[in-house]
Amino acid sequence: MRIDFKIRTVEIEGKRIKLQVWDTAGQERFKTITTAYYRGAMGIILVYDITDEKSFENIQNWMKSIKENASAGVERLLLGNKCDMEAKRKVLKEQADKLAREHGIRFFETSAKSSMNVDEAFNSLARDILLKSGGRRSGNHSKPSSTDLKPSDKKNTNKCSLG
Ligand SMILES: Nc1nc2c(ncn2[C@@H]2O[C@H](COP(=O)(O)OP(=O)(O)OP(=O)(O)O)[C@@H](O)[C@H]2O)c(=O)[nH]1
Repeated sequence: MRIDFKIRTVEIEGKRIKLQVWDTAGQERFKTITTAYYRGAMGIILVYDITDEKSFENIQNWMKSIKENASAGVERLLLGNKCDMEAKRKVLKEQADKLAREHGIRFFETSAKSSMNVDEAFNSLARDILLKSGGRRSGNHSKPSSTDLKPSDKKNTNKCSLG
């Protein structure tokens, strides 16, 4: 198992924001280590593989684990990756949509291969984190921009164009 650490920059409302991204393993046997990494995180991206039903089922376990271990109010985002592999799809978009709705979180289908929706996903999570922290810091006048952010454009939220 490896744990990658990367910096990703997103631009929101003309402001550049650096995200510190930790890529941890999803396998059950590494759960203790992974949990130590996401404790204290502001956002968590849960990724399954649309061609692998098990990976989707595993999301339920992670949801539970996050509820038990993550900081209260942590932003979560569900991603169905490998959407470039439509022919091998095992997990319907509707299934994931339903799960995301049940947990009150956003959902995108992405492709790390074609970069489809990858920027959108990071952008959306960063916005949600900012919106939340902006709300909490309502008395802090030095950060007016975070309270001015609007939710991301819903029109593209669930699209994974395959053309
Ligand atoms: N077609 C396609 N292949 C992908 C995509 N994303 C990842 N892969 C491939 O899937 C395989 C696994 O990718 P990893 O990034 O190692 O997956 P992981 O779940 O992070 O693996 P661990 O960190 O070991 O748990 C690699 O061969 C990738 O090239 C995608 O969007 N489309």
